[in-house]
Amino acid sequence: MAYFCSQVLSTSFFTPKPQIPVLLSPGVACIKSSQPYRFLHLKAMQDNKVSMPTPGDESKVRVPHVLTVAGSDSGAGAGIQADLKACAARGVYCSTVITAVTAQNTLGVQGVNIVPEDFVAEQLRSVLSDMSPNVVKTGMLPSTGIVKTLCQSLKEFPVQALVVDPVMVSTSGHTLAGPSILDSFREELLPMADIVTPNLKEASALLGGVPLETIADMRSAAKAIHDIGPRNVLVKGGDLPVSLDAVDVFYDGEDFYEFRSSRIMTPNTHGTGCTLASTVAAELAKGSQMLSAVKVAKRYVEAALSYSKNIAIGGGLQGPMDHLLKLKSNVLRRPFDPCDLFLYAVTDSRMNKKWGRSIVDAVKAAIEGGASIIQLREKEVETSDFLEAAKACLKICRVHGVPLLINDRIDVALASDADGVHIGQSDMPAHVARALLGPDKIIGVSCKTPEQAQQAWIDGADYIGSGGVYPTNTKENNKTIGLDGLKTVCLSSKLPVVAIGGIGISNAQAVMGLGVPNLEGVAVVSALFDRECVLTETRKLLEVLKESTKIAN
Ligand SMILES: Nc1ncnc2c1ncn2[C@@H]1O[C@H](COP(=O)(O)OP(=O)(O)OP(=O)(O)O)[C@@H](O)[C@H]1O
Ligand SMILES: Cc1ncc(CO)c(N)n1
Ligand SMILES: [Mg+2]
Repeated sequence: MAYFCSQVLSTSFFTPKPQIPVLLSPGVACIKSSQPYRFLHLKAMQDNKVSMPTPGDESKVRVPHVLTVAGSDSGAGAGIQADLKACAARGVYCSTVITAVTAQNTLGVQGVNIVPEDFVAEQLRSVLSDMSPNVVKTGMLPSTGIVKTLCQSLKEFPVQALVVDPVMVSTSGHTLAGPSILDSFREELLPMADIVTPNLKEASALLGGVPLETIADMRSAAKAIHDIGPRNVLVKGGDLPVSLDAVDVFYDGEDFYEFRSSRIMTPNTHGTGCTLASTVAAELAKGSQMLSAVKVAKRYVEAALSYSKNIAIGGGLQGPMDHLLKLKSNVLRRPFDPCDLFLYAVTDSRMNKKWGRSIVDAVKAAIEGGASIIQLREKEVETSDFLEAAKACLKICRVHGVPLLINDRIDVALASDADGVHIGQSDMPAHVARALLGPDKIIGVSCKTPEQAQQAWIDGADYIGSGGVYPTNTKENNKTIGLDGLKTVCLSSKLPVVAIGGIGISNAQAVMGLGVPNLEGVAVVSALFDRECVLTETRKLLEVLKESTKIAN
């Protein structure tokens, strides 16, 4: 549902007075300040895009846009590079005005080259005069001249919100912006800011060097910095003693809020501050109110730190975090190979119960016996137990490089990060499953007819399960299509096919002997799991299948 605030009262944004967010109607926030009213226009989001038609062309969609004015970090954990990645991860467009080029790595800062003030001004003009960013976020502003230039540009081209990360000293102790800029920060930039996000050292510097060690100190500092003029202050606690949680203190001129997350024990914290401020900016650009933007940003930093906890980049003390690791975990996953369908083991909770084994033990034994792919088909377990079992099986499958699919339950596949799903004709359509699971997960569809097989292809399935080839007790009221039906489905599709239904040691060769090139293997339930020893049965079936390929060749 789209809501538009048609008007943005822009020129008078930058006032130093407190504000109270008031929700006027869904999606439209009004912030009370010393001027009449200021609108942060909130818009509906679809696929992380704000549907904001450009005037005169209703078919075009403007994406939320953050302009970052910051320094380049050659190590790419902080600065401009962190801002670009954080905005990308949050689905927001990010343009860049570079104020300095730094030579940095995980050991520290080896050099700084400041971009001439008039060239910073030229970059600002290029972006602001044409591209209408919603929000400006600042990072390293290495000279008073650059601070003044920025303030001048913002007066000429006002934006909806200004996020100031008052970068001063790198974690390694290198000065990125010296004390000479403090006056221009206090007098010009901070009074224009919607939020300022100092870490402990920066908060201390802004207040003339007061020591800050505790959360109570952070509160006093937030209040004192608020008096300088920014509408909101977030004092970040990344540098609190490591024994303490990572607590940030937010002050909006009226109330204090503590944002607390457990401290993630990792050396990869370089760039957390830039990332936090960029994410706040990104959320504001999408239309969030300040408090929600800060909340989301804090959660995102925590998640990104946690994903990057163990990555090893560089030999120094403080590594970068990887903002897009979650995306990459799918991209880097071994791609689906049709050969995976060769010996496809499908679990069954009733059979496991009957033989007194857990799902995990059943899966372990099947893998050890040579199963090339596993599907968890658990019709009778509670969702929470299913999820736990899926996670446990996934660990085993990953170690052995065997894909794990979930039958029917897309929610369980998503929650466990399984490799994909297998769905039937009466489940969610495959194209909807694809939209939910993304491009990298495996989707298999049960098909009995060429029409269904064609639809599976159109819907973006990766393989077809076709059967029942023979009568089976595993599935009630399941029509048997026989070897002829299987062959018809195979010949009607480009997709790889796995045969299913009543297949075991005695008939696997007959199935594989059909000799259609896209028939990749057999899927079995009872022949493995309704037996005393899953391991032995899987081994035997593997031998039969190998034998059938020798005969075929
Ligand atoms: N180890 C950690 N675990 C969880 N959160 C952390 C950790 N370290 C920092 N944070 C969080 O990261 C955000 C950035 O805070 P921090 O104090 O590190 O900023 P910073 O010093 O400006 O960072 P940098 O200069 O490296 O970019 C805050 O929300 C803080 O609570
Ligand atoms: C360029 C740049 N900006 C900001 C920081 C603070 O993390 C850094 N280390 N380098
Ligand atoms: Mg910082």
